[in-house]
Amino acid sequence: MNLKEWKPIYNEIMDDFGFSKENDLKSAYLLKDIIKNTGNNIELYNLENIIKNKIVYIFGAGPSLKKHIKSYKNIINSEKEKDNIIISADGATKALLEENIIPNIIVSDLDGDLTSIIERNNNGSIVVVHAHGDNVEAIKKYAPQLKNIVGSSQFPEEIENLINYGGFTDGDRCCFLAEHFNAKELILCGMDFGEYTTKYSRPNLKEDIEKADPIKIKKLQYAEKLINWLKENGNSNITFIQ
Ligand SMILES: Nc1ncnc2c1ncn2[C@@H]1O[C@H](COP(=O)(O)OP(=O)(O)OP(=O)(O)O)[C@@H](O)[C@H]1O
Ligand SMILES: Nc1nc2c(c(=O)[nH]1)N=C(CO)CN2
Ligand SMILES: [Mg+2]
Repeated sequence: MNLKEWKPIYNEIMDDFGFSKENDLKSAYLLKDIIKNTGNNIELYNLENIIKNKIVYIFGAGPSLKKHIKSYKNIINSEKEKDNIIISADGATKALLEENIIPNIIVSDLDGDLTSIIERNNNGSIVVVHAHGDNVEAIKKYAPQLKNIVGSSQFPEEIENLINYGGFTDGDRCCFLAEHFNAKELILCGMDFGEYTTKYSRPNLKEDIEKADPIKIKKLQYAEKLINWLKENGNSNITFIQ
């Protein structure tokens, strides 16, 4: 999705949630400056090399996540040629690591389980760090500590060193990223949307799966809508794992 297509969708989302566009821009500039000062970003051709022509498994943090990790393992064990990669959306990273599955790329606005993300980053996973108006403190604290990052913004303007291929939540932004770099196929796992979420998405839940709060439910509605947009308007073949 280009910025011209993203802008009206972005405006609708920001108005709907009452989020501040000004704060989004501030956060984006903060991340841009951190990248400039630390030089901890990687060139985008690295993402292209990882994603292009690959089968991309994208893991979200919905109630089916653990079941879908099992399905993924079965598929991988029965395949001879492994031309697939994994992109995990934020909180899903922890669940993957629990099952010894290593994401190649993590897409995060740094409100997931930071221990898992930092550990994986130290061991080679690229982190696409997303700046928005409500994660300024997390950007300040964690972005300088990470290496091999790609900066990301939702503000609908070109900003040096930051990508914006459309998308809102970490999960749907994984899909826009894979589409942008010409993945062969996208296979979605743990992407239930709906009204229930998991402790991987919300670490303070008492149960493994609970009814999501109204804001989360609305975020998930946009995530689903955006993925449907991609199905209709993108080039990628998008399916859900069984
Ligand atoms: N039922 C679900 N519960 C949680 N995540 C889901 C669900 N279905 C799909 N997902 C996708 O998995 C991703 C998991 O990311 P996570 O919830 O950790 O971060 P997030 O996008 O930053 O959300 P939030 O801003 O609510 O913390 C979501 O962004 C969403 O796109
Ligand atoms: N300003 C703002 N932007 C967001 C937010 C949020 O809470 N505030 N949450 C998102 C979901 O991952 C994505 N973008
Ligand atoms: Mg997040």
